[in-house]
Amino acid sequence: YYVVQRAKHELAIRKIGGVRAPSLASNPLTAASWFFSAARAQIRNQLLEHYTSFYDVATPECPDCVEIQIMPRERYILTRDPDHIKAVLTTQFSDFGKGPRFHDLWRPFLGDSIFTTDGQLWHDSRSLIRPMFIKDRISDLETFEKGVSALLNKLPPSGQTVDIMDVLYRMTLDVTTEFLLGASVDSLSNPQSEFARAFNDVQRIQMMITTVGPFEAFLPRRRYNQGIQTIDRFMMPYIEQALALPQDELEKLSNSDRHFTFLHSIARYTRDRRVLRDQIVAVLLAGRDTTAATLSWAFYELSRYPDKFARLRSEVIGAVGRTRTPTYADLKDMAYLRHTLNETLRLYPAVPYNLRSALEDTTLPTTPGHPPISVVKGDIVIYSTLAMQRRRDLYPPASEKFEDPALFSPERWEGWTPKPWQYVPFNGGPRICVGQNFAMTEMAYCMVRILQKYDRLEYRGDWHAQRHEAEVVGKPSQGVKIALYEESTKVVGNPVSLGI
Ligand code: HEM
Repeated sequence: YYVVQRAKHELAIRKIGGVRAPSLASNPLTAASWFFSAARAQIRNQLLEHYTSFYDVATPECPDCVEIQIMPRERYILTRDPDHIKAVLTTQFSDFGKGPRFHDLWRPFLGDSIFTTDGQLWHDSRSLIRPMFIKDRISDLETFEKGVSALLNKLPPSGQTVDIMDVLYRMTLDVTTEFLLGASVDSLSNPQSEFARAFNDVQRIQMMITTVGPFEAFLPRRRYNQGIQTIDRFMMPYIEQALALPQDELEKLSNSDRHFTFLHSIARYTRDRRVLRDQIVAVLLAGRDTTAATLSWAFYELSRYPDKFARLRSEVIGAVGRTRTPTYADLKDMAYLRHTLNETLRLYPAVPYNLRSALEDTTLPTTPGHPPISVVKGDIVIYSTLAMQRRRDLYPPASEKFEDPALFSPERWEGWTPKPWQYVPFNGGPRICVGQNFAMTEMAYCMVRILQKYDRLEYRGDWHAQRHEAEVVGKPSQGVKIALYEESTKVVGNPVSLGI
């Protein structure tokens, strides 16, 4: 059976007219050892180094793409090539999708939502969701103010250590639930919130289910199922409330900014409880950890560079002073703040590894003059924006104007624009992050409010222990322990410089 299936797959590769990518493993035995070493690297938070080392076997014709064949019809193509990312996300969009396997694995958690579907189902979800992300909705900053002021109240007195990552994760959960349902889970005040714990548990187990691939059936599901029940129990009363409103009431609400939520917005178009629940959980998943992790990395990097922190603060104070709440226009006008967030997302794109399944037989390009890589329907393409954005060869040589690309330097954005598809933290093409503007506004708002209050930052963690922990979202493995100083208090100690 194995030999026949393998021969069929081989034939399909030839029929497409291309070649295989350089091979990391070509049978179940070598592939198993590869899986084992990847799992070990992930547990040790060394996945980026491991992923980058794969390309040691690459060839000059195909320098940034390799493959692993596990079973005859189970092939993974791994890439950090911007042309491949472009092909998968836009130029050959219809050839690739989340695929049936991803859909089935994630269905208990995210149902048939925007995240798990392709084709018409995905398109319908996107149309349903998009109206809530137009500028007019996002420029209402009240929800962000509520979340950030609760966060500021939770920070300890000036100079005391806090894990800012922990409070940022709680704040973004509160802000996102407020935006979606009109009611915050209030995890800043109640860190042991049952919902927050269930949501974290389900995400962690879901990631494990996805990572272990063919062995997922052996994972226990009790905690996972219980977590999903807790999430649904929390959500259903809000959904029932929205459904109890007559259509004209919903339309009336949509014209007033206050009290109109994402749930109201989608309840105007569907009365299906399951659809409402699935889309809300999907957007919560997409919007919560991504912004919290990016803000955490931003504070981590700023704590290493007091001069950059001071420059950012002086931009903030110059624009809005020490107390005034910023407007949407204020946030858009702060260039150094934008460069700081761009630079953070360059070094730490929030979704570091992603995948697409081939929905048709297709190809991926190699260097000009060489045959393309054949991709057979069902093959999985794993692409890493993290590994791609860390490739030195995609940047200009380091100079006085352009800092070494391995280092954090918002200044580089003053005279440099990345080439298309070489910087895609929000992906691109038809499935580009629908919450990009929401995310940039929320993160900018949060940074401004914190920097208005504090004028110095000191890292209190262990520089050497900090690593990039890659689950669905990449976050600092050790949290981000810092001390924030209000004006007029003194700093102790000196930050150390160390690259990750
Ligand atoms: C730093 C912040 C964020 C980053 C870096 C980010 C990045 C991404 C990426 C890479 C994708 C593509 C995933 C895929 O197709 O496999 C995505 C999709 C998505 N994001 Fe974001 N995201 C961020 C924040 C947000 C926020 C705040 C929201 C909503 C409140 C959001 C909502 C979504 C949704 C709904 C999708 C699915 C789009 C689709 O499939 O059509 N994201 N995001």
